[in-house]
Amino acid sequence: MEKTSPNEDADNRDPARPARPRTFPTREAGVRDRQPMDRSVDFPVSVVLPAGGTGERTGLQTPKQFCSVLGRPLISFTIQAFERVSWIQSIVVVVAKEYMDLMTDIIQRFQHKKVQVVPGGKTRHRSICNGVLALGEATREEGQMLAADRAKVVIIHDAVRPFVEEDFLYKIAMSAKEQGAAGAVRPLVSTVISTTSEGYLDHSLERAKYRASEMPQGFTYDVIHQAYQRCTESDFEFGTECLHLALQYCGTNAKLIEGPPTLWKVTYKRDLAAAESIIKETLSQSACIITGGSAQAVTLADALQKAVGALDTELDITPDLMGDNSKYLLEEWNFIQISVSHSCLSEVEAILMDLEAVNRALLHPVVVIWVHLNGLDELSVSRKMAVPAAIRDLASAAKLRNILVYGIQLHQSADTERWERSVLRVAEITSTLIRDRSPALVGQLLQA
Ligand SMILES: Nc1ccn([C@@H]2O[C@H](COP(=O)(O)OP(=O)(O)OP(=O)(O)O)[C@@H](O)[C@H]2O)c(=O)n1
Ligand SMILES: O=P(O)(O)OC[C@@H](O)[C@@H](O)[C@@H](O)CO
Repeated sequence: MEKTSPNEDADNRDPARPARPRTFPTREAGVRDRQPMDRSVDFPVSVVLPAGGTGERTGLQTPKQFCSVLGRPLISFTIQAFERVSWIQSIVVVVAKEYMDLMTDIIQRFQHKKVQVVPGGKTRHRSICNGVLALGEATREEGQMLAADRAKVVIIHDAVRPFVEEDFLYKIAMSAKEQGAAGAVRPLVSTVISTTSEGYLDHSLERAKYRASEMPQGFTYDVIHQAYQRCTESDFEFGTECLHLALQYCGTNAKLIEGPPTLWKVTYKRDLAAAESIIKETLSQSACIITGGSAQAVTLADALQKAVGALDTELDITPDLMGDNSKYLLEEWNFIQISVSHSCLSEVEAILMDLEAVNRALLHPVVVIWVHLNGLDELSVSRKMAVPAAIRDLASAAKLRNILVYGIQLHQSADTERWERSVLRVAEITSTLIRDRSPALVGQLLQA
């Protein structure tokens, strides 16, 4: 069913399939968005992202926080998850001195806001402490350390935990404000045992009584600042738990809040692949078919919508991306342009210009698939030959702007069965291209 505006499909959609809640990948990496929340937080909240580690356990040369995920450093996804939260005032990223220039470049390249970079330390606690001190200095630079600022909440979150949602951050911030400290916990997956010096089992802990301490954690500024003022060199050198410092040195017992499974930390190389897969899955859940209004294109779009729907990608159909329909440019990550008979790529070029005008591909790769429906009349050989080269050239230029352009050619057929097989092939190819976002197939004109 073609619609004139993205909001109209709810009542025209097939009653068997409930209207898709218009949720889109948040700007948080790989986390399905709920509607943006209008939480009001009446106290200042800042964030410290420790990112000064070497990522030894990945076995990679590049520290994991700077490793590329879908063409973007992992840390950029985490920063994004925080900068999109309106009630967070500032973010301090703590990186090793030798990576401060790289971190500054990342901030500029991905247009991150509210971010300050400070040098890390030899251990995680030293890095976090540097971040907390920087928050204090920032406030002092703006004049006196105001009482309100002393009451502010500091959220501490490992920079290699990219999947964090606003509503959980809100819970942590509110609990930290009330209790002085709050932390995320998750059920243990493995049982914890202690071993003898000879390497034998000494005893095992009753797993149900224990939790894994995760991130984010929240503290009032005073508590975490005081904890780091009072802790020992041994804490700095060997400790891994900020909640412990709050209890040990400030008598502040943290409120523990069970967090979602998305809070996991990228630790090993395989975790980077897992993170990329989660983000791809989130980006590929919906797509928009642009028909240009032609009856043949609408027929094909309707057939595709039914076929691809079965492949678990929600498809919306629109005649264009103008007026109300321009909303898709800010909401979708995948576009399918159907061109009937004529083989020029002008409609694809128009989409690319529209996407560029809104800087849509800054943070995530956008997929544009050109479905070229050949009429029953044969294309002239010369025009047929020109098409693959044209899409290849257009796609290689678009790829530089993080837009992945693919082509699918199918031929009109009077034979219903043959036509249905072609449509199914287009649906399968489309789903795969959207899901995999493979750079290798960019610019190819695939035959359905
Ligand atoms: N001196 C350090 C060590 C760690 N971290 C940060 O603390 C977070 C969690 O630590 P972890 O996962 O252990 O990171 P690494 O220490 O880099 O990993 P590894 O132990 O494998 O070297 C990471 O964002 C890491 O960059 C930090 O800011 N400063
Ligand atoms: O120990 P690592 O440096 O790998 O990671 C830090 C984690 O231990 C830490 O983020 C949570 O356990 C909460 O304290």
